[in-house]
Amino acid sequence: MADIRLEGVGHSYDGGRTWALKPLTWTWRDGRAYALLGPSGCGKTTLLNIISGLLSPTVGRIWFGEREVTSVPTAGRNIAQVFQFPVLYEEMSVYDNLAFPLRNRRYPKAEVDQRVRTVSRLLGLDDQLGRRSRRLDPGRQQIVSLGRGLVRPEVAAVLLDEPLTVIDPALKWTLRSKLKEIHRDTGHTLVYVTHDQTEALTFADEVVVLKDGEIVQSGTPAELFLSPAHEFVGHFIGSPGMNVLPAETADGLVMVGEAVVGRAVGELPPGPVNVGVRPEFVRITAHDPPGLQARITGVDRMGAYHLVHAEAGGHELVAKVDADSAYSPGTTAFFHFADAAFLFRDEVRCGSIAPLEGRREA
Ligand SMILES: Nc1ncnc2c1ncn2[C@@H]1O[C@H](COP(=O)(O)OP(=O)(O)OP(=O)(O)O)[C@@H](O)[C@H]1O
Repeated sequence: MADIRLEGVGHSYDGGRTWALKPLTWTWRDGRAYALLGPSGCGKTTLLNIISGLLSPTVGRIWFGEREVTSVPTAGRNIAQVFQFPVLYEEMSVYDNLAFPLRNRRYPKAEVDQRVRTVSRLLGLDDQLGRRSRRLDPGRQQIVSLGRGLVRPEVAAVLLDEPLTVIDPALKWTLRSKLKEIHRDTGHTLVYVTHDQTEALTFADEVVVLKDGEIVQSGTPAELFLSPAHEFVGHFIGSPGMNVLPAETADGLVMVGEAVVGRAVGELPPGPVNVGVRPEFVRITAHDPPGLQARITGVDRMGAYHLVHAEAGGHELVAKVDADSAYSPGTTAFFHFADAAFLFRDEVRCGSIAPLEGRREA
């Protein structure tokens, strides 16, 4: 197959007043498993429907390899799409539903049978093949829809729009790993839309984060966690999300209120910035500044770790610490941000924070 390239593609549903998808240039690389992650209304479905041809973009051009498909209808794009709710022929058997996309394209009978049985085995449908689809519960029907999307070996891409919404939570995990297995087997390009970070991070080679119709960052799950390029990525990925504290930079130092929390790394003119640091990278000491002095407001004991909540200068922050640590609400402590702490201006990352070598006081 081939890469799918979007060139200045954008969409407005109201004649250009607002953009559901702001014009963007982006390549979906052949054979990769992508998660398209973002909150409700950020433009995920719009983007997916533009790739499949269900929606014609207001601006821009779409290429499948060297072939421009901007005005090619869905049927001519060779895309498989799986929606949030089951789409199947209710009067047909499960076997016939799975076979339909192959028979429709005149695959030889033996290959139809072999593909149907492979997909059915992977999705746990073997004992359902003879049943009429109408008789299945909605979760099973959705698994059949998933199978219909995955059964064809030669597709430009498989697009999945929140396909596990109606599936029982206990089954979701199994199905996600089956999807990965099928992906390895077929080498399809997969684009999997979700607003659930766990789903995105466990499924994808690459996660593309969409916000207000714009891609704000893409990368491996580890990159998004360790190196957020946008405040939104820091909030949306991770549990709890990244701490964000207003700060100033002056003379190469980063100040949160009166406290110097580190050295600014990056070409930063003085002025307001936000410090972003994940709870996992906040260290707490009882004394020994530099660090931000904060009052501990609560401790959540989560079993494997504790979440220490604190307040400094009217701002809340959280640290994720070992379960054997003992911090008490009402006491004060120093919170340090020297590891994996970043600076953001206008929500976009503009620098990072380094430790103050040799400096002992705030
Ligand atoms: N047919 C339509 N007509 C007008 N506006 C629309 C239409 N479809 C979507 N929108 C608007 O475009 C924006 C993006 O919607 P879209 O469905 O692409 O987002 P999404 O991220 O898929 O959301 P969800 O997760 O809720 O499905 C939203 O503001 C939505 O209200």
